[in-house]
Amino acid sequence: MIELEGLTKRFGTKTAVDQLSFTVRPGMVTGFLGPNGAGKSTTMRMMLGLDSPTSGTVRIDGRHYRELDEPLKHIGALLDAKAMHGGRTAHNNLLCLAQSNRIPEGRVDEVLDIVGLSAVARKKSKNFSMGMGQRLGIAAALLGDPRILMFDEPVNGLDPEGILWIRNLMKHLASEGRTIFVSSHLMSEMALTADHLVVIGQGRLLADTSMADFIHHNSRSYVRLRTPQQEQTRDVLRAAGLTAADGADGALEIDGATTEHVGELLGEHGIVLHELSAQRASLEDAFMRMTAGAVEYHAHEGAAPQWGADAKGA
Ligand SMILES: Nc1ncnc2c1ncn2[C@@H]1O[C@H](COP(=O)(O)OP(=O)(O)OP(=O)(O)O)[C@@H](O)[C@H]1O
Repeated sequence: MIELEGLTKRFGTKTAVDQLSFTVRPGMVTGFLGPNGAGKSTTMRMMLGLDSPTSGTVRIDGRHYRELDEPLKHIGALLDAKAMHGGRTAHNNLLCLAQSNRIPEGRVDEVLDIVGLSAVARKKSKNFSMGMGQRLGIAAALLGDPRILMFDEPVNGLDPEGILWIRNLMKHLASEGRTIFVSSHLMSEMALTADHLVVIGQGRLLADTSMADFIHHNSRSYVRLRTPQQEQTRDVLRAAGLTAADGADGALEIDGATTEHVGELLGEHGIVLHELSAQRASLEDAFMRMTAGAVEYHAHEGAAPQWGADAKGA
C-alpha cells in the first residue's frame, strides 16, 4: 500500500504537487492520470525518495522510503527506461542491480524470462529497441520481487503488441495481490487497464474513484440524428417528453432514448431521417472535461473540471 498525506512539492514559486492525499491499494491496478505537467512524475519521484517533499508525507507499507531496508524488495519502479547503462549487456545491467541490493543472481535470469528478453540477455542494451528497453526497465523493477510496482508512462512509444503485453503484465501482477500504480495521460489506455483511478491537474487531486464509477458517470450515451425537418422533429420529440440538443454538423442529440424508440416515433409522423445512430461519449472526452480547467498549456480556456477535489465517485 502507498499512502500520501498532504504531499506538496514546490520548485521555487512553482507548486508542482499541491496537498495530495490518497491511498494506492493492493490487488488492483491504480491509474494515475493527469495532463502534461500535472505533477505525476514529481509525485512518483517523491514516492521513491528521489525528491523530498516540501511538506506532507508518503508511506510505503507504513514506512518512509528511506526507512526501508533493501527497498527494491518492497517497491520496484519503471521511471525512465533509458536509465540503464547502454554499454552493458541486459544481463549485466540487472546483475549489477541485483548485487548491490543483495538479490540472488538466479533472479536475473528469472526476470529476463518474465519480460521475454532471455534470447538477448547477452546483447548490449544500447542496441535495444524502445520496446526492448521498456522490457528491460520492467525486469529491473521486478528484480526484488516487490509487492508494490510503479510504472511511469510505460506504454509511451510502444507498438500495439508491446502495449498489450504491458497491460496484461500489470493485470497479472495485480491479480497476485500486488499494488500496481501506473501513470498515463491517456484515459483510453487506462480504461482498459486500471481498476481504480486517481486524476490530478496542476498538482491537485481532481478525482479518486473506481474505474467502474468513472465509466458509469462519464460514458454518456445518446441518440444522434440528422433530418431536413428539424423543427417538426423537435416538436414530436418534445411531445413525447424527449429533449433534442444541438450536436455537431447540424445533428440533434437526444439523451435517455434508444434509436428504436426515436426511429419509430418519428416514422409515425412521416419525418424523413438522413441519419439515426446510437452514440457513446468517449472516456477521453470525459477526462478532457475533468482536467480542462487544470491544463497548464492549452490554446484557450476550457470548461471547469466536472468533479471537485473531494469527489470520491461514491
Ligand atoms: N526539477 C524541477 N524544477 C522546476 N520545475 C519542475 C521540476 N520538475 C518538474 N517541474 C515542474 O513541475 C510541474 C510538474 O511536472 P511533472 O513532470 O511532475 O508533471 P507530469 O504530470 O509528470 O507531466 P508529463 O506528463 O509531461 O511528464 C511542471 O510544471 C514542471 O515544469
